[in-house]
Amino acid sequence: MKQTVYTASPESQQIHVWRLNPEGTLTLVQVVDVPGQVQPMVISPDKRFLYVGVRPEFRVLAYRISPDDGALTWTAEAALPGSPTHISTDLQGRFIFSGSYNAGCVSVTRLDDGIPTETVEVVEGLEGCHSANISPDNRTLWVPALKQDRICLFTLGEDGKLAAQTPAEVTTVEGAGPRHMVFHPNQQYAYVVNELNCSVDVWALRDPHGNIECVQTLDMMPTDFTDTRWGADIHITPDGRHLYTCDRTSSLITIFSISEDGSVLAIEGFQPTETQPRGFNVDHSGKFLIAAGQKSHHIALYEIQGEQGLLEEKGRYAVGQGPMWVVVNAH
Ligand SMILES: O=C1O[C@H](COP(=O)(O)O)[C@@H](O)[C@H](O)[C@H]1O
Repeated sequence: MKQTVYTASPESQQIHVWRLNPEGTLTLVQVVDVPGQVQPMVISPDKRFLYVGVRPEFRVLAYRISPDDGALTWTAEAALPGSPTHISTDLQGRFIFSGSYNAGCVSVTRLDDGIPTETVEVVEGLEGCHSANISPDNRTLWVPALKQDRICLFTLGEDGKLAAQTPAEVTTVEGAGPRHMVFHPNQQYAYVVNELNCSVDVWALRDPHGNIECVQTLDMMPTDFTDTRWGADIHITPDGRHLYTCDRTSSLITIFSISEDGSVLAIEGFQPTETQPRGFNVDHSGKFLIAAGQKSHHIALYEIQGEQGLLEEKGRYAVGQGPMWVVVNAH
């Protein structure tokens, strides 16, 4: 398996393309100058395209991915209705979802053979909309609205329209600020990092009565932490054994183990990382984690070790200005 790491650095308007070597090093393949401040990124399910959200002219750009070395070639673009804070696709590669914190909306862009075309849906009134996440059955779009302490639930239609479900949302405790989320590979649980109180909620997707229910809430910070909480990202290993979150004030990654059935998290440790880690990701083998320091202008590569999933730093790399998003492709 070959793996390529893409990092987005909005202040220098660059994407860095890295080969991830099996021994735990990165080799620079390409630096792409992007026509705009590049922030969120996602790889198409068929691995042919990297989609990136840019500003101040709000667009999604599609770059074709070389199957040989992961290098990028600009291919197409489409306008977005608001500043893209987060982008993702459905699992069949038919639609791009863009969540906009500043515009308070989520939008759906149709993909035609991987090429972004027109906007087919915009749902407004989602204050602090911070991500859009399709469920493992490709049916439900989970959209955290950070400023409203709720996660809205929409059914994705064949035409890309979003229909509010019944119930239309689940709510967090007041002031939590739900931001990013991941699903367990067993498809039974979702884990949400809450930005403002730095907690992690475990959501059981369907209990025996068909309800979505919060079954655990954990503080992700060390017990002696007293500064402003500023959670950001969350990722899970492909085997569903380890979960990671990050906080930008302390520049810490919190390491969790996950129970066999996915229902219970336990903190295993804290890893100091690059300054102000806004984005990170885990590779497809579950062996490595790559974190971006928005203020250190470097990324760090860690090896995931042992039963606890602790992190050992293998190297750090300069990566333009203000890196804040990391995605990994396996090809
Ligand atoms: O994490 C955060 O994100 C929001 C939105 O970010 P943007 O890059 O889409 O403007 C930001 O305003 C907030 O302060 C920050 O904590």
